[in-house]
Amino acid sequence: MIEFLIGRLKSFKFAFKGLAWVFTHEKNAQFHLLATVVVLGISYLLDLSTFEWLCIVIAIGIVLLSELLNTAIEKLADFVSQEQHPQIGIAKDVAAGAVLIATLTAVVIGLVIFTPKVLLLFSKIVLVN
Ligand SMILES: Nc1ncnc2c1ncn2[C@@H]1O[C@H](COP(=O)(O)OP(=O)(O)OP(=O)(O)O)[C@@H](O)[C@H]1O
Repeated sequence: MIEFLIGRLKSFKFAFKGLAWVFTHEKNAQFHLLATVVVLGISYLLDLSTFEWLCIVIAIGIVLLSELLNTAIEKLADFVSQEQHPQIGIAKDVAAGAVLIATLTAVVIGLVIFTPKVLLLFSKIVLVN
């Protein structure tokens, strides 16, 4: 049992090491992390419902997940072949496509949740003035 727990702790350590590496080395991941902080801040200010919070957390999760998997595939591809190869190109393009799909999904979720709230906020500001 103790050995199992130590094994799990080590896995967490490696996972955090991977996260720390990606967010200190990869510009795209840093951008997505910044976007995550901004979206969480806006969500807090706009006082979202539980369901809206869940949608935002899932949207953020799929973007960060796809970014991490994309980076892992890029690193493996670069290790397998430094040469130009059509199959490496396809693997990298497909991985980048996954990030694009995740990002577009998150943008749609963000627009659906934030647009009515922002419009309401503006209309209140206009009415007050
Ligand atoms: N070894 C290769 N063989 C064939 N095509 C490649 C190869 N490496 C990269 N490419 C092509 O160039 C594109 C960009 O690859 P690259 O590894 O520079 O990704 P990137 O998105 O610019 O990564 P980064 O996260 O470092 O900015 C790939 O999507 C692929 O189309």
